[in-house]
Amino acid sequence: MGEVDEAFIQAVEHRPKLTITEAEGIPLIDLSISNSNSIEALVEEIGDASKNWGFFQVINHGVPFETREKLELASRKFFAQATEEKLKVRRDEVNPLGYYETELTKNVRDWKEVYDLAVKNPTVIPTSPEASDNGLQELVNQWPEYPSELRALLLLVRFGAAVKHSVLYSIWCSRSCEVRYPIPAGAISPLSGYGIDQKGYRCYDPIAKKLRTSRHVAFLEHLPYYCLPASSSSVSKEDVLMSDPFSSSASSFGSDSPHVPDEGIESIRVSETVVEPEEAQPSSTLVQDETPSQSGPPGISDDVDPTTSQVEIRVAYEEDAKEMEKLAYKLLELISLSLGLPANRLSEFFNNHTSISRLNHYPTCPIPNLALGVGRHKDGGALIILAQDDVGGLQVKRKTDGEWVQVRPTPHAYIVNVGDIIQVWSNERYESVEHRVMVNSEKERFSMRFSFNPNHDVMVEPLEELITEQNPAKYRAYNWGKFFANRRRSNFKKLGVENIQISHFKITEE
Ligand SMILES: O=C(O)CCC(=O)C(=O)O
Ligand SMILES: [Fe+2]
Repeated sequence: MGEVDEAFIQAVEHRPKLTITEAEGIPLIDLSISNSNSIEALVEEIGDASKNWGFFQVINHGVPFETREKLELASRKFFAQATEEKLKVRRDEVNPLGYYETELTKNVRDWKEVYDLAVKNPTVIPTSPEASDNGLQELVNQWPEYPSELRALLLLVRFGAAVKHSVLYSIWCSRSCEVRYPIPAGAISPLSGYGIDQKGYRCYDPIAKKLRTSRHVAFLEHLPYYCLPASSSSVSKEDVLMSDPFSSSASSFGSDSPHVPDEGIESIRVSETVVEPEEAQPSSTLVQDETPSQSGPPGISDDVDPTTSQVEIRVAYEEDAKEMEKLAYKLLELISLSLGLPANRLSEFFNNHTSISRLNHYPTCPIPNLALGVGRHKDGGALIILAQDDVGGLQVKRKTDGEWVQVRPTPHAYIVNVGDIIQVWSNERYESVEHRVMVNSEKERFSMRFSFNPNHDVMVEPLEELITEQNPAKYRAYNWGKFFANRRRSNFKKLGVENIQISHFKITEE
């Protein structure tokens, strides 16, 4: 076992089998409505899957693939950072959002690191799980900061030092990163150039020693931009021009009217993603002629750069969260209909929802037979939507026989599961099913989980329409915000007891 901390070791009965028995997978549901796929048929499929599995995958869900891909790339970059950078946004007792690498599930440590973000920023939840405490707290997302070196650079730039190239760092952008390394001595401007005869900005990456053309560039608004004539193949320091690519004179490239630095260095604009790396041989001059960049899907196959940017992850996240929210409402309506309720029956619980997204990274593990990426658990929210990469590892406990079944990755699909809240609302017509994540020794894995959670003040209880004399309420009402605050808190203070569970509110039969 070498130097692996024993906190990761699962009890014998919970260790995963490394040979996975191929089994019938969870249902794959096409969300598109057509002549051959009526809404009634779809609702029935959703109902059956929720009842029999508690899990299903969806395709034709309406979320643009680029949105998900951008966030996945930003997530890879986030986790590829030095630990010291990630720890700067680590969650703590006050703010449970952010980076965390020592999570426990059922008191055993998970082989993973996570980055939690609230969909609504800020998100309001109770300050404490104590019933007597009426205090509320705002959860605020923690975004990666600019590295301090870059901050120093930005200040320098503001004070007009930008053209003293030898002291500069690059604001480099093919993957909208700020490069944190000193420019090699003698290299002339690493700053981005803007070409009118091609789509995109030209940026010199001093690490890869490549000139890149990209439209995926983070611009620091209110700062001067230094541009290079598009036609030149060799440019001297004096040719570097100051220009604002967003100003109306941007097309008249080479405008020498300087953009006056303004206050505020935090505000950033990101353009469309089109990445087209180009080889170049930088030496004492910057610009090599480039072939025009082509439109196309952003590539995520490039090596992940160990830098990340506040801008990139934030923009990618916020775009993705909007799409996830739309999909979550759609699924909620389908679930509502499948329970025989009006489509909007559950929406009122979500007008100020407390949904949380989690970016997961499961590094390769030397003891995949003894540890788990996430130990067996049920999800506490209402509906959970998960994007997994192509590595695989999620296992669902099959209701029919309790066997762990692998959820095989389906490109572009989302995995959906019914959480505890839907189990309670549906008075157990649907069940929140146990699942876990296996890790492996060869490939790291990434996933992104969106947990659709109601407003903090919602009292969760079986819906009255679903209660009858023969089928009385199986749960007492509980306050979602308090439940949530309890879960969040107990992640920090493990007292050797289990997290709060809906079973604590179960009405036991006499
Ligand atoms: O990464 C996965 O596949 C699932 C993670 C999960 O179940 C969770 O974070 O609750
Ligand atoms: Fe889960």
